[in-house]
Amino acid sequence: MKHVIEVEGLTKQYGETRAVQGISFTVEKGEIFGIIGPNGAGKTTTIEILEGLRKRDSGNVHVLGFDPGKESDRYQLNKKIGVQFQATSIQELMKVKEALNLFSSFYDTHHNLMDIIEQLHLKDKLNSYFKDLSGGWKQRVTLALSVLHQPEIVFLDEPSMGLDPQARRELWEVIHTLKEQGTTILVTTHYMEEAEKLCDRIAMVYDGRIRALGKPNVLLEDLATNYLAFESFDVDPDVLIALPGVIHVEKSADRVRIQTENLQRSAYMVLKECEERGWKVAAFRFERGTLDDLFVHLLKERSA
Ligand SMILES: Nc1ncnc2c1ncn2[C@@H]1O[C@H](COP(=O)(O)OP(=O)(O)OP(=O)(O)O)[C@@H](O)[C@H]1O
Repeated sequence: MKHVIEVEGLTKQYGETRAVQGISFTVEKGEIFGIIGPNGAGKTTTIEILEGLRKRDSGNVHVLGFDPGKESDRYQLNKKIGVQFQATSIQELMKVKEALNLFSSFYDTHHNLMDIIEQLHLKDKLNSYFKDLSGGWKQRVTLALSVLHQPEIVFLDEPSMGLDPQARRELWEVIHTLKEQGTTILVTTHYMEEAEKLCDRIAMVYDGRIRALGKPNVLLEDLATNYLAFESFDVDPDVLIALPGVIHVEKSADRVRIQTENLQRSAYMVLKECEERGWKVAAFRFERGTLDDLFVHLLKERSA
């Protein structure tokens, strides 16, 4: 089976709110696939329909060939997928090793418990109480609990929410380790940087619809957003926006970022203008567009 997840024309409405409005995508075995978008975009609704936790209104959904909307399929499916629980659903007064043993006892296959402890570097935390762990370690433990039965697909809903940058990076490493072992990962996030660094492919969702779908670097190349960035308290954005090829100028405090059609030409023109006007400029550089930029661009196109 090449596509381990197939979603076609998925919809879900809560009263008047059309949370998911005809989403279609497929996920291949061994991929890290990201559903990204801002709060309220429809990410949790989509992932929970795939997990069999919410009912869809219409559309076709297959996960490992099973329909999560069918009760008869869900029993089989639950053995093959891993769902990361919210940290709040674990008893605070439980030790890490107790939680691992308890959750292991739910499954027939728990022979890889020591491997998981090793991979997720949990050995030194086994005797810690869950309540005493930092956010990063709590996420690591909940991730360990979701993979105890060696699932083929792991679903992670906003796994790095609230983590500091270091803990987030460590979590990405753990997720990559799972991928290297052949696990497929479906992850939701509203951190664009996370999507770019972590995911093989992404679906950018807004208002219950997919606005862009593909490999992050390909989406960014297609957008061809180029930026000049530098530091200056002096520049007047109204002057720079009038220069040929300049599309957009952002300035906050001393940070200036200019979107342009032609980097080299605009760099020359901007520096010339600054020189002539006596504006001081520091840390001048070229920047590639980010997924944040792509997102802003898509929203602008939509409202145009
Ligand atoms: N159980 C529910 N009842 C009513 N409306 C809901 C329910 N769940 C979600 N919604 C609404 O559906 C829309 C999509 O919500 P959803 O939680 O799927 O988005 P999300 O992208 O995961 O956002 P967040 O990151 O804030 O959870 C939102 O407008 C939300 O308010």
